[in-house]
Amino acid sequence: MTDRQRPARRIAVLATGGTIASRSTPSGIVPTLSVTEVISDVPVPDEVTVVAREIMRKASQQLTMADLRHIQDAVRQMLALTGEDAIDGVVVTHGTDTLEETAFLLDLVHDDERPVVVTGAMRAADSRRSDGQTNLADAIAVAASDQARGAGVLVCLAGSVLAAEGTRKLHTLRLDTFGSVELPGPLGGVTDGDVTIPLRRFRHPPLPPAGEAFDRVRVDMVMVFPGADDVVLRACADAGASAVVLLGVGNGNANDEIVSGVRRLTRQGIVVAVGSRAPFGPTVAMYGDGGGQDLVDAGAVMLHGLPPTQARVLLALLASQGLDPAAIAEALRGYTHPSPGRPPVWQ
Ligand SMILES: NC(=O)C[C@H](N)C(=O)O
Repeated sequence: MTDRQRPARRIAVLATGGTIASRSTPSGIVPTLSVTEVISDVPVPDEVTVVAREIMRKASQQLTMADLRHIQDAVRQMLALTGEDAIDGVVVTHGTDTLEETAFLLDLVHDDERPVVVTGAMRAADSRRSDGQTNLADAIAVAASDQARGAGVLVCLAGSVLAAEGTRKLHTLRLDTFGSVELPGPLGGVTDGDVTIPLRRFRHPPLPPAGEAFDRVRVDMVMVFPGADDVVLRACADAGASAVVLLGVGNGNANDEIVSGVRRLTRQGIVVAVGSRAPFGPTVAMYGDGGGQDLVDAGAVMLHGLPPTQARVLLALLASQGLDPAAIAEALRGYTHPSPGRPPVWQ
């Protein structure tokens, strides 16, 4: 089909900052570009009208949970427009450092067939080989594509189209920094404006959107290392954490002192989820002697393949909606893989 034959599309571009909106300054790379500057010179197909809004102008390392909720609200407000203002798809431009968290929150609550595509850049806009314009043009093409309908929230960078769930930033500098930690990887790709999305990921029923309580709920992350003790776990409990994501060693292992600390937390009603320091592969209740089996016996939940950063967002959303610890743990198990009764990830 030629561009002329394609139906007209209104795509909202919501800018939040990040390197895609940044220039080099004497104090380092910082977001300085307005949304108009971010979209200027981005090639847009004839049938696409872009509606641009600036939600915030922040480096993603500065984002708070309240910011994530504001981005969620902005996307939902755009999708709620009707009549002549109605939108066919949304693109969110975002810093890449914490893009996986925002994209996953958007995906968890997305209750619409229309695509939401999150993109960013690894090189500043004033870099000679900046990737921002290509990534944004690709993301707009994906948001305008029928192939993206019903696919939930997608991440589009360096020509890859990935499901938000399971996607992680895997490299600190490479342009193709994002990868899916589940096989077979991306759902599809974009080449010179042509979108191909042959795969679909299993989608969970949408959760209620984050409300104000999400801004304040505390979910901590704690890493295991040789000689790790329970000091940080105690501090999490003292600070009022609702949940803790433990980054275990290997396939989700710890040591005796951490296991005791986890048992203390779960007995206090703090949900403990176990991911890994390793980027790929599931966490499993395989080892005793301070390992994953002991952590599960102490009341922890294995994340299997769900990235720890994304598990943290899910736990915050569930805790902010007033679920008790047992209900939070049960809901979390529905997102881990494999879990009883859950359909295969890929369809
Ligand atoms: N490439 C980037 O966007 C990294 C930047 N620090 C950010 O996340 O805002």
